[in-house]
Amino acid sequence: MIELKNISKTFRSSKKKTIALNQVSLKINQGKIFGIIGKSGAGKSTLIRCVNLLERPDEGEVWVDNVNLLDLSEAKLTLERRKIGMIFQHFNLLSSRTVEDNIALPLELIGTSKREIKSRVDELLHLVGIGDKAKEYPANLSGGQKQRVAIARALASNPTLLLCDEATSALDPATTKSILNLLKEINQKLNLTILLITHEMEVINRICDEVGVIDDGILVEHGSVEDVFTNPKEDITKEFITNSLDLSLPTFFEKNISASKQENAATIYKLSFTNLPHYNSIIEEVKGLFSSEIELINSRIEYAGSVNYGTLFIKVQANEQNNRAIENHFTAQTFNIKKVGYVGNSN
Ligand SMILES: Nc1ncnc2c1ncn2[C@@H]1O[C@H](COP(=O)(O)OP(=O)(O)OP(=O)(O)O)[C@@H](O)[C@H]1O
Repeated sequence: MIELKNISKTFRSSKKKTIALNQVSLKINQGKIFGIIGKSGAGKSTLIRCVNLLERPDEGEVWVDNVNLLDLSEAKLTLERRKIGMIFQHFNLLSSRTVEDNIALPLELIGTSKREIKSRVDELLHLVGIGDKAKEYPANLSGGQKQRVAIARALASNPTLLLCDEATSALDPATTKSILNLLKEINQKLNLTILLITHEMEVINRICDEVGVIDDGILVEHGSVEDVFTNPKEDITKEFITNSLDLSLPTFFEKNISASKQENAATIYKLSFTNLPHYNSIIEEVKGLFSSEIELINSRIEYAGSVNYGTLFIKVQANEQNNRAIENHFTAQTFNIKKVGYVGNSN
């Protein structure tokens, strides 16, 4: 089990002081995948680096399998760190070593015999699905293959915890999916605990059991992925959820939209929601109530476990009074509604 207790970290230079982490506490049970999401500069890297003490917190405790790493001597810390593997956004492979020699490196450093290294490396190459790449150099591999090598290297010393620092941020969507699938597979096969940091809700949704949202060095919200999607408490969490849908206004409307209302213009709204199984019937109800012309112009609905969340653009042909009533009605039904602009009646 991993437990962080009241971790704080401040960076100081002659000119300024940055509080990167402020009293962060979290617990991760063995075999779980915990994702930390936050914007750029929120403190994600500092937090994950505090878990293996690449960064030493100013305050707090870092418990890994019932040992507070901050209490250990350098020699003991080196031993405990073998239980913690880490992978990075840019893979950090040694370009002068072949794939098999990259994977072998941590085992060479702890004096494992050549025979043992050979058999462990073969096992790892197959586990991560690159059995045919043993003799290649990193320069001849795709990004996804490089990350597989990095995962194999991180697993070489049989860690109980894997730290993933934006591990899929440099990969295209299809490769991201395959690396996330691999992480999930390894998590299940080896009962490996995974702590990852990301700025993409899709990563959280796809493989995490639990999520923590970090903002300005503070862990503002955490819980099971399903609970947080069902009932996001913080605006930043709602923003991550709806932005993850990456839905934009169709080009035709984007070109014709204006910020000021001309006579008879229709209003374009962006609606978003989480956990509304009957979102469709709510829209139908609003149409009926206001006898307005409400046209759905783009939508995307996804699921986190059994919880749906979505973003929709609608075009409403109504007078100002009815527009306001429609806005109020959607808000009362827990939609988030934002006016995007106006388009002429002919559009
Ligand atoms: N070594 C350092 N010296 C000074 N300030 C630092 C240092 N490392 C991080 N910071 C500052 O601490 C804050 C948190 O940084 P951190 O890298 O943890 O954020 P992040 O969420 O990982 O951001 P990103 O997604 O952009 O990598 C930022 O304001 C950053 O500028």
